[in-house]
Amino acid sequence: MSKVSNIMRLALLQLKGSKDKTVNVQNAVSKIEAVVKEHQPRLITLPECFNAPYGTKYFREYSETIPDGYTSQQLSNLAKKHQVYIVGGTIPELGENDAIYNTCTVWAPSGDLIAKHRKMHLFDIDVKGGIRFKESETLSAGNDFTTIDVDGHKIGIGICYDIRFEEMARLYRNEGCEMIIYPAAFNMTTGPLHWELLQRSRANDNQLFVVTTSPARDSSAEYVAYGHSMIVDPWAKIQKSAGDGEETVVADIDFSLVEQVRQQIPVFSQRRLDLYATARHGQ
Ligand SMILES: NC(=O)CC(=O)C(=O)O
Repeated sequence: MSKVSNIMRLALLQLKGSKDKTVNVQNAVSKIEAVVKEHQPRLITLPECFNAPYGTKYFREYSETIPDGYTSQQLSNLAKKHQVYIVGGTIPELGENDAIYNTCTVWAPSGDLIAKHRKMHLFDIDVKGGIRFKESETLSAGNDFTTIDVDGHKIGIGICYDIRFEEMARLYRNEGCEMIIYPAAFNMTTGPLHWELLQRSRANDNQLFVVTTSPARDSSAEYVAYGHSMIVDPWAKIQKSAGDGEETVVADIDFSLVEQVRQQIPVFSQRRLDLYATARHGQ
């Protein structure tokens, strides 16, 4: 598809979560209605696990089939009603063979589901004195890369821990992506250290926009999300960032920056692929 415009208005909804799925989804609905009314964004993003508490013991109980489940239907209706793209954060998905996935759905202005990304890299870590989390206790990993086209701009989708894997971002860049969107929920151990660093690294390495949308921080929750939803531009500059509470971030993305950076610092045509392929050190 040819590019309709180089400017795209984005809205990132950093939402409060709770144990009540209907409350969580209706909160997303009302925040979407509000931002559409006030700012008319073209694309709206939601946080990781926005309809459920983020925890392995909750994923099955809150899981839904896609696209006929309750949450999917709400997002589909809103996308159609307001003629917007919605990158619907993530929800626990009940998939084939009873498997559960951490899944991002993407809705077009027609109300159609145009993509479904299942988290590829499961969040299994054990940081002594910090945080232990093992998504693989209850989740299965997705096996597919996901890109979407919005008005001629190719956008890659990843989920939270996926951002730590440079290979995935590189693959999206090689496929022509100008932006990667990661619904994400970093925590109070890894967030302060790595959240901004990883986003600026992926943006800098691949000369594209990186967008993350986190749940708002709730210090009384079992899993405390870091917040700070963010847009990083292809120069690796933070264009906009939220605080840690419930907040909506609106920004106009100028996709011409992508070409500007790639022309001025042409690292992709300067790579020594001839040498890397035969290098003896590491993988
Ligand atoms: N929650 C995640 O998937 C990832 C995360 O918090 C981290 O990488 O740190």
